[in-house]
Amino acid sequence: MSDELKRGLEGVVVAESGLSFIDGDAGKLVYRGYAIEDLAEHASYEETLYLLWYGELPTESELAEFSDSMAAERRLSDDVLETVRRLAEADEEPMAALRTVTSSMSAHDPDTDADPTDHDANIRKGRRITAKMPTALAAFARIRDGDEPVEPREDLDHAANFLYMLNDEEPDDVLADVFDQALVLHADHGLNASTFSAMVTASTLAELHSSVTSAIGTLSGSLHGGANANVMRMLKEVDDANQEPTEWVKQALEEDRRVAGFGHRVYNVKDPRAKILGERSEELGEAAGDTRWYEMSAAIEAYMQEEKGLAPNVDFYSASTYYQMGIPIDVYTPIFAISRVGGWIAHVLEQFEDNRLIRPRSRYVGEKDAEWIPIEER
Ligand SMILES: CC(=O)SCCNC(=O)CCNC(=O)[C@H](O)C(C)(C)COP(=O)(O)OP(=O)(O)OC[C@H]1O[C@@H](n2cnc3c(N)ncnc32)[C@H](O)[C@@H]1OP(=O)(O)O
Ligand SMILES: O=C([O-])CC(=O)C(=O)O
Repeated sequence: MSDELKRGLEGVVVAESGLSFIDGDAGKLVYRGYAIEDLAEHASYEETLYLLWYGELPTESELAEFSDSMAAERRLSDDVLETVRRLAEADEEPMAALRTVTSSMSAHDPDTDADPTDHDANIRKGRRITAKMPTALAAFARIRDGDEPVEPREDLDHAANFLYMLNDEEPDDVLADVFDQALVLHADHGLNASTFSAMVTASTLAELHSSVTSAIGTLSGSLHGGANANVMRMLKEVDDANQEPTEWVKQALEEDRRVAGFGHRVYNVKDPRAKILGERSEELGEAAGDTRWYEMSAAIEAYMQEEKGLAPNVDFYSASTYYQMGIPIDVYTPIFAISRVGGWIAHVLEQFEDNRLIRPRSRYVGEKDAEWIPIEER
């Protein structure tokens, strides 16, 4: 057995997957063979989920049936809504609230007692979890602002319904399309940390809600999904101080701080999702007659490339895109979660096709022959 240390498991291959392929040097991402650019332009989030979960693009009738079955699961039980209310009233942090609420959904899921590896039961549970998380998130965001939650509508698609529940107003086509694209872009990304977390949990034969709960916790950190909110906090700070964005970044680098939204474990070039979201951010700015958020972002991108050779990741331009859509900053990472849940579930389904307990080792560097010291002598 080799004792070679791979810190952060960098470059270690631990599974075979047919879900997403990343070429980190070419800046290429595909889901089940389809380029992310094509999916962003042509596929809805529901269609993308179908592709990930069932392995192929749906026909028109398959997509309609799948979308309807998701829409029918959007409503929360009274108990779950009560949990959302309590967490909002306690001013819980949104990712923590989403984690707790999603975990609590298992109490009301008719399939929680099924064998944890039962594929059909996992698809049904996956559909419920994916359909209900946006409802819980929108309700949480409204209640903490003193507003009443808005009931989901079955006649809207997944993306438009979320914006409707968040704002109590049907989004226009532009906003609904941009949001749907953002959901498609965030749906899967190989063995990123939160997906790996879901897989580790599933590998013990834990029930699906546990895998998703583990993954939400993992996504919340600032090195992973939490970076999107930090990007916007940085842009706001620069704007409030009327500072040159590059000055802010220069100072951060001098102080050895990380600049949120830059760098990636797999991409050595610009993340293809950041390219698409950058375009959306610019278009939203142009439509509003205020391109300041996009321009600040573009200036930081050029500076980071020049100074550090680091390119933006998906979290960089999602920030200004969501900001210009009027979405509260601390809801950005939970939005990542309501999309990525589709990928987490797809990887758990795949894991169960050929499961083996995931259990790496550490190299022990502590003492091995310590002599016991009675407590009164320590
Ligand atoms: C959806 C996602 O999860 S995408 C990632 C979202 N996270 C962020 O945007 C947070 C900022 N980025 C980072 O912290 C990192 O780039 C990570 C965590 C994404 C990847 O980290 P790793 O692959 O472990 O790279 P590592 O942390 O070893 O960094 C390599 C070098 O680049 C530097 N670096 C990497 N990212 C950044 C950054 N954003 N700002 C400043 N320096 C950075 C590191 O300081 C390090 O430099 P050094 O070798 O001189 O010490
Ligand atoms: O792949 C990663 O490590 C992080 C990432 O971009 C994602 O999860 O979308």
